[in-house]
Amino acid sequence: MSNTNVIVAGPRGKMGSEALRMIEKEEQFSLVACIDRKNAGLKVQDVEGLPAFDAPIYDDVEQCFQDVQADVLIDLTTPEFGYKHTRLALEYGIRPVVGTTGFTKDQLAELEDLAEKKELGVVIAPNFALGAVLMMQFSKWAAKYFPDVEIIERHHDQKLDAPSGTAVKTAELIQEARESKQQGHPDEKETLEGARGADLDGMKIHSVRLPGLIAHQEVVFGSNGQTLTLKHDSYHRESFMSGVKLAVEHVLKLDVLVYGLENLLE
Ligand SMILES: NC(=O)C1=CN([C@@H]2O[C@H](COP(=O)(O)OP(=O)(O)OC[C@H]3O[C@@H](n4cnc5c(N)ncnc54)[C@H](OP(=O)(O)O)[C@@H]3O)[C@@H](O)[C@H]2O)C=CC1
Ligand SMILES: O=C(O)C1=N[C@H](C(=O)O)C[C@H](O)C1
Repeated sequence: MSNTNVIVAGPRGKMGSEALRMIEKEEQFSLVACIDRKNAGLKVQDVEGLPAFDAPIYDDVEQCFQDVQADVLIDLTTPEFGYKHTRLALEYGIRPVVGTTGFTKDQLAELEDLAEKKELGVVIAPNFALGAVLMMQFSKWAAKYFPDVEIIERHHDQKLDAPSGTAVKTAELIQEARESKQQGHPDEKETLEGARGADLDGMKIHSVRLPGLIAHQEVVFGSNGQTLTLKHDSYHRESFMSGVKLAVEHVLKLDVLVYGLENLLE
């Protein structure tokens, strides 16, 4: 099995630290550096709570990409910095695997163009958990028969973006399967702003943020006399790691941007 050199951006984060543990278990992956806004100049092993990697930590992203021989960047940071890291990685010939959510449509389109120009693979996955990917696919299928649908996503209260990347992706997939439609009463009025949630092509998306939660979503379809609910729960961030691993393996063979893990599943 050939070796893949990986950089992780956001190693102290909830997802980044889980990704380091995954890399530690996978002998075909080598951690060659981390990008962190703290601890520059230290080794990963010197940071409390992180696994015993000898890899250096950089806060200067370009310096990192110049110094280190890397195949893949795994980005698990914030929408603002994740976008910058992804662009720069492509400029330096490194293939990005991006779990960071909250990129705009324009940013995704720009990254798609850049990947094509550079002939480099990129995987951007709003959700790396296989169960969530299936929930999204089943939702697309169900929307063909149940076009009235609302999405309720629930996350921990440290999450920066709302709605979640998964909820947006779910709505976009449903959009592909049903005719555009306005839901609810045509004359409905919110007496408290936001009561009906966000709107994507007539679909309402409700975002719950509470301590104790990790990542959960319900897609509720309604029809005459019945509802259908598709539900997925991530109870531990380990649930995302087989998807991250799959993305790192596949991105090496790609020369375009792929948005969504479903595109990598057989
Ligand atoms: N695709 C998927 O399956 C999943 C995606 N996510 C997404 O992944 C991202 C990270 O989530 P999560 O781990 O929960 O968030 P955390 O806040 O726990 O981690 C983010 C990390 O990024 C660091 N960071 C912020 N800015 C920079 C920067 N400029 N350079 C380097 N590091 C930086 C933060 O550092 P500091 O501590 O100093 O702020 C923090 O350690 C989010 O966008 C989230 O939505 C989450 C779960 C699953
Ligand atoms: O921030 C999180 O935690 C998660 N973010 C992703 C999203 O926005 O959909 C994936 C998962 O829901 C966890």
